[in-house]
Amino acid sequence: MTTLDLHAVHKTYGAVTALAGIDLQVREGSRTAIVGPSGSGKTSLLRIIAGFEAPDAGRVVLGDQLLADGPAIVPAHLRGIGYVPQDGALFPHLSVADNVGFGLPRHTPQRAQRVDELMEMVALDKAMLQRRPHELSGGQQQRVALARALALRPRLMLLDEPFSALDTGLRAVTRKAVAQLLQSAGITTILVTHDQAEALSFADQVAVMREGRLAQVGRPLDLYLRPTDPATANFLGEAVVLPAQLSAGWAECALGRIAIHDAQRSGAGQIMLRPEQLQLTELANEGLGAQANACLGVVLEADFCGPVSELTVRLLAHAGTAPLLVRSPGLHAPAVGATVCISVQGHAHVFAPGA
Ligand SMILES: Nc1ncnc2c1ncn2[C@@H]1O[C@H](COP(=O)(O)OP(=O)(O)OP(=O)(O)O)[C@@H](O)[C@H]1O
Repeated sequence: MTTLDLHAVHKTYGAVTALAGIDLQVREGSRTAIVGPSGSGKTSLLRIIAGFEAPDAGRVVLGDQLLADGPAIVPAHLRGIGYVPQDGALFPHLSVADNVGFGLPRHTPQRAQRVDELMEMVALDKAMLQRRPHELSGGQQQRVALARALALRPRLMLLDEPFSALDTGLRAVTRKAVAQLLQSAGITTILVTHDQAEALSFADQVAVMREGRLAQVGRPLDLYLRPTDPATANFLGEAVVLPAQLSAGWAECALGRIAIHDAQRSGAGQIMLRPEQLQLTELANEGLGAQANACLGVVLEADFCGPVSELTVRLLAHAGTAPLLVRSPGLHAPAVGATVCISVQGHAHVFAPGA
């Protein structure tokens, strides 16, 4: 069942086209992440869904309620939509209790009870209720903002880069906790983020925006392994894109012969592999003669990133091919200058003609 349905949504600001016709469906109880480069229209789209802005044209439907039909809109406060902005936007002069309970009826016994429930939902200790926002950590402030948005039992939750101010460790922990919380509460959620890994791990549907349009919408794994074009491929992570000759389920390329899923494709094409599909075996010099094939390379650069090392490898037999990015286990990666044999795991993705 579809909860949110956007149809041909357009928005311009003066001469700038922020949204150039957005169609998007979000299923009830699901989590959608909207990613895209800066200025691609993510926040404009979220603000139109929230009701803070009106589209110039197009429709926004939530459940069976028409929220926007061009510039005619239902006001934000009547939509039943929760919104958590980037900085949490807590009221600095109010206590945690008053922030969380802000939208609830005052002076009722149920208010304090509901605030307690919400604190429990977002895993915050009730001892914090009388603190002010500046007496909390960044992650705790985000949880208070989430509790405040949950207080009114929203039909839809909008999260606008809510984790971006948190450091890496806290960010991952908070993201996971928020995803679990929203999932167990069955709340349909849309997250806007710059962070590809965050989008892929948080959502069950990812929408990639580019220049006011949706370049691709789908399940995280499908988008990662089968992006529609090289730009989308690169946006969702590092990609190795190579020209290839295709025939009968194989691609002949600078890395040799690689399996592809589409047995019908033939002729010239472009293939994509993710760096973790390439495996390196370090060769001793005397092994070179026996291993002489298209997949020999030399390590030009090695960046140690902890669990993995990112290596740049130049193919020996294809000086014209741009150096490849390969990920190797961090503690056992070949050193700069090492000669390596490159083997490919799994299938290559073939871009559609003209992508
Ligand atoms: N109120 C406004 N007035 C004029 N132009 C605007 C306004 N809001 C957004 N824009 C323009 O619309 C385009 C889309 O902006 P938007 O903020 O939606 O992008 P974004 O993808 O959220 O970017 P970022 O990731 O940097 O936040 C940009 O070119 C931006 O400059």
